[in-house]
Amino acid sequence: MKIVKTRDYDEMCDLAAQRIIKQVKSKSNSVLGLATGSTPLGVYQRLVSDYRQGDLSYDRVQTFNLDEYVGLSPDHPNSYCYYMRENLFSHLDLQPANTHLPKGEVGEEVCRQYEEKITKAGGIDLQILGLGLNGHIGFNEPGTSFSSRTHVVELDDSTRIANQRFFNSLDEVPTHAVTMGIATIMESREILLLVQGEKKADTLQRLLEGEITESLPGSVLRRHPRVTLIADEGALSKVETSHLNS
Ligand SMILES: N[C@@H]1[C@@H](O)[C@H](O)[C@@H](COP(=O)(O)O)O[C@@H]1O
Repeated sequence: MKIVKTRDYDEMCDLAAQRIIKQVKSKSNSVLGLATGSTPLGVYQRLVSDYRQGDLSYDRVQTFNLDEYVGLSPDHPNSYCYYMRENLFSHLDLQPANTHLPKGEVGEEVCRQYEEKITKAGGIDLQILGLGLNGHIGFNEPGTSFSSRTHVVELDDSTRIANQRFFNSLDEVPTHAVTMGIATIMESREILLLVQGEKKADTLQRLLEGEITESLPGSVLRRHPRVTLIADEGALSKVETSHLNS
């Protein structure tokens, strides 16, 4: 894993946005895997400002999001569909038919169709990932099999509490979500893992220095041949310096 340590959140977002822009410039029909949460917000803002300069078109780009809550309609302000529309999709010249999120519904068929769409698009060229406090990627909670594909998950209490900040109360946070599986994520040709802030320092230290284990889903990324971790000083504060230079 290539590790890039940044001074702060802004620098992390600058580097991540540059990597995505480079991807779309070099392949106009790129397939991007996208994440939600607080971490990628600054990256999306930079993509939008860059797009407004007028040099780059996303007309042929396809996007696949990692996950969606079960039970929230696409117009619900806390659905990931709404988040993506507000923060990215409506600001670029992406074709609506080329932006995909898993349907927030329980059912094997829904999950199978999502996998098929990714395959039909030719697979994901560049997947953006954040990291949950408990080490989850997408919504693959600790204990999820490394061979999992797109599936419905019951969210951990800790994840619902962590995401409560976006809702009025804990009761409103959905109990289930649909997420790309770990095997699905690992099939991406390249992965950009973004981690910000001291509160994730312990998780990131375990991810980089601990065992590769299903108890910490993000640790699987050490088996992927092309992962770049971009993290700020706070997030990397507990990682051995020798590790950073290797
Ligand atoms: N499902 C999302 C993940 O895709 C995201 O990476 C993670 C971290 O979120 P944040 O960036 O807000 O810390 O939690 C959420 O639950």
